[in-house]
Amino acid sequence: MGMSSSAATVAPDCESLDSLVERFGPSPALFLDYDGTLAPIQPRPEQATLSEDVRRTLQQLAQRYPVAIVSGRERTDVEDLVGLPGLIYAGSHGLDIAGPGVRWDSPEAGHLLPTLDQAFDRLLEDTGSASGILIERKRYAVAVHYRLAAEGDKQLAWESVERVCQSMSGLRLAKGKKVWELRPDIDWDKGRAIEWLCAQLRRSEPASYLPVFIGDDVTDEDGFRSVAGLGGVGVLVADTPRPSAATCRVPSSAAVAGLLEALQNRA
Ligand SMILES: O=P(O)(O)OC[C@H]1O[C@H](O[C@H]2O[C@H](CO)[C@@H](O)[C@H](O)[C@H]2O)[C@H](O)[C@@H](O)[C@@H]1O
Repeated sequence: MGMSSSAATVAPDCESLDSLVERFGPSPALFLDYDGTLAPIQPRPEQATLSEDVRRTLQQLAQRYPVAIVSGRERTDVEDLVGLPGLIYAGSHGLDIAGPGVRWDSPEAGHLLPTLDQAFDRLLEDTGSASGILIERKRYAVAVHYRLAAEGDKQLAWESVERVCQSMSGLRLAKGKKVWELRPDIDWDKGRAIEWLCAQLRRSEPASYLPVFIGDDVTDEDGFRSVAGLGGVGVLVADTPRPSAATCRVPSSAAVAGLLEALQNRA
C-alpha cells in the first residue's frame, strides 16, 4: 500500500497578501485545490459550495492567466461546483483532466475501473451497518469519509478499508481530511498533473508562466514539490504551522479568497 509522504520543514507564514502576490511574478499559472482551499471544509462533500465572490474572482483571473482546478474530487463534480467554463479541471488527483485545448484520461487508471467497482461494492457491503460513514465513488477512486462517524463505526470502516486494499491488487491507500481513499496504484498524482499541464501550456503559449499551487491537504504536498521543482510558488492553507514542501502558509480559505482578489486587483 503506497502513501503520500510529506516534507520535513515547517512552511513559514506568508507575509502580507500583497507581497505574496508580487512573488507570483507578471505571469502566474494558477493551480488551485478545491476543498479546504477555494471552499471551506464542510461536514458532507456536497455542502462544500463555492461563494459567488470567489467564483467571480476566478472568472476574472481566468481572463488574464491560465487557471486550473486540481482536485481529488471526480472531475465532473468539481466542474459543477465551480461552474465556470474556460477553466482547466483536473479531477481524481489529476488522473482525469479536461479544459480548453487539453485532455488527459489516464489509460492505466482506466484499466482499473472494474477493480474500483469491486472495491466500492465490498466497502458498501462491509460498512452497511456503520452510521456516519459516507462512501463516495469517483471515476478513479473510492473515498470512505468518516467525519460524521463515532469511534466504533470509524474503526469498523478502517478495518474494511485495510482488508479491501490488501486483498485487491492495483489499488493503494491514501489519507486525506477525515477520509481514506483507494486509488489506482500508479505513478501519477497532483504534482505529475501540474507538470503535465505546465508542459502543455509551454507548447501552446509563447509566454513563460510561473506555476503557483495553493492547497491544504496531505495529497497537495505532491503539488508543492512539483511547483518548487519548476521554480514556482506553493501556498499551504492551514490554521497552524506544519511541515510542508510549500513556500509559505496562509491560515484559511478566506485568506485564499483575499489572495486571489489581491492578484486580480493588482495593476
Ligand atoms: O483535492 P480536494 O479538492 O481538496 O479534494 C479532497 C477531497 O475533498 C472532499 O472531501 C473533503 O471535503 C469535504 C467537504 O468539505 C469534507 O466533508 C471531507 O471530510 C473532506 O475529506 C471530497 O469529498 C473528496 O472526494 C476529495 O478527495
